[in-house]
Amino acid sequence: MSESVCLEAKNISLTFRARRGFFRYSYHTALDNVSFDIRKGETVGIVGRNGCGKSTLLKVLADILKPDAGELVSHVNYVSLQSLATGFEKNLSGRDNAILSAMLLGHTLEQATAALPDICDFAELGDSFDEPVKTYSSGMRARLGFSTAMLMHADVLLVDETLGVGDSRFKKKAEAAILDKINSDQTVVFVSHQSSQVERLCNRAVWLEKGQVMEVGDTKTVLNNYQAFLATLPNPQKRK
Ligand SMILES: Nc1ncnc2c1ncn2[C@@H]1O[C@H](COP(=O)(O)OP(=O)(O)OP(=O)(O)O)[C@@H](O)[C@H]1O
Repeated sequence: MSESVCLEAKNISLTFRARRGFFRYSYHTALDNVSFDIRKGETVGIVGRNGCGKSTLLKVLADILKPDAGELVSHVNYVSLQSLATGFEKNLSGRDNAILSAMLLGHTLEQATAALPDICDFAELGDSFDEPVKTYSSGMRARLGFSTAMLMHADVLLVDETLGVGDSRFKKKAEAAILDKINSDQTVVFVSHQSSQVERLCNRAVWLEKGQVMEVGDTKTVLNNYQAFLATLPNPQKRK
């Protein structure tokens, strides 16, 4: 292994099972023998059509989903998924949820508590920070989720299309914060449907199709091949 590798996905496969009635299930293989690594300091873009497995892959990299086969080898302590408002305890306040999220990421209570003023400030929650999350609008939840993941230290930051978070003013602020991270030595894995964004921000790209890795490599080459593939599809609907 190279010194600079943070995460290694080794032959990862994952199949979802969904109930379709009494004793009837359907199976969907979301990831099929996926292998690649993430190196320290780089920004890796994950591209592919709707339903190809991008979000599932981020959840596996975050250790939220366990693969059925293969393994995730982590050489770092903190891998943070920039998720929007998922997993909040609705009866707890924004403050307590921020502490909980930070501790679930592996931070200590002291580290979480120290970051609270910045989280509240960035999320622009004001006094609502001490109100139960069940009283929040979806935008407030998104801002809390974004700010907590953004302001706690992460060795690898996994970003799932979050540049679309909140209203247009907060979106600009969120994008600027992510760009700051990307331009620092932060390691970032970034899922986006916008090829121009991936081309602008990423050093390398991973192209997924039907849960399989089609190509891993230099962003421009991978995006060119992905675009060429999309152009071969007959139905424009299938190109997304
Ligand atoms: N919890 C689940 N149970 C059953 N199937 C699931 C579940 N989560 C995802 N899937 C299926 O797995 C496949 C991959 O989903 P995933 O969300 O990873 O795709 P994606 O590439 O992120 O899609 P999009 O670009 O539309 O966001 C899809 O076919 C989806 O329907």
